[in-house]
Amino acid sequence: AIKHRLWPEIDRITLEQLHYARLEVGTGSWQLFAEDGDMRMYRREEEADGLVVDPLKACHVVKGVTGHEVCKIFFSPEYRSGWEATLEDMTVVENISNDTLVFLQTHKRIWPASQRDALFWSHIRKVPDEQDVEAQDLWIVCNQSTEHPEYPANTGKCVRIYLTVCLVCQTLVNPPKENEEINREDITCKITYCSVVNPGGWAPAAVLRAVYKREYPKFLKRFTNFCIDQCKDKPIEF
Ligand SMILES: O=S(=O)(CCO)c1ccc(-c2ccc(C3CCCC3)c([C@@H]3C[C@@H]3c3ccccn3)c2)cc1
Repeated sequence: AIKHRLWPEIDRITLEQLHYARLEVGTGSWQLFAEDGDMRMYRREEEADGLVVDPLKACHVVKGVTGHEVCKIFFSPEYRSGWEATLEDMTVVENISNDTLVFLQTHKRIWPASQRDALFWSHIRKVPDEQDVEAQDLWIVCNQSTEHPEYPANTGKCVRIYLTVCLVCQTLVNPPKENEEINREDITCKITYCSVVNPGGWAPAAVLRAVYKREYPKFLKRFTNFCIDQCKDKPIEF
């Protein structure tokens, strides 16, 4: 198949983000800022030309769903309005392939910051886990801001944000008894969510950090609950 002009970038950034997600939080100056059950949220306080661009890393363990199911829900446009509470509008502006889309999203205005939009490619991929042969394969979704001639930044009401996001999922199977088939009680999904969001235009550091502190835990909790709900009555998809 012919590869898209973005393919080298998509491949490079997806693999870079996979490596970054798999680094233990022990390394580097990660600061735990939220905990909820098995969910741990870490951030690093970083600024780029006076703008808060705090990298975020969230680790979560969710029972009853596979990494493939979680990544598919995160990647697919048809589910997004069900879990992305801050979404105001979403368009797929380019269908690069069945595993790569380009999205234009406008997010609800979070007072007092002005409204934001994001234009990004999104790529889903299964990655053989060469380190741990027992474990199932890993699944990753990588979202990376990109340009598009028809959707220039900051021409309308929205300030364009710049994001790099990855969701890396590993499925763990608790082997059932002899010749019993695997059911959802036997599966667990280890989730790592990483994001770096440059808010684009200026927003007060204290305001942004308060938004991040409030919104990210809500977002991951809502997303994972949505996945459990979506999958519970369906056959397991490994
Ligand atoms: O994981 S994704 O790719 C899922 C696809 O939708 C994604 C996640 C988060 C964002 C996002 C966009 C704007 C803003 C802010 C910046 C200034 C004012 C609004 C934020 C801030 C961090 C807070 C936030 C965090 C989580 C959810 C919503 N809000 C986040 C975009 C995409």
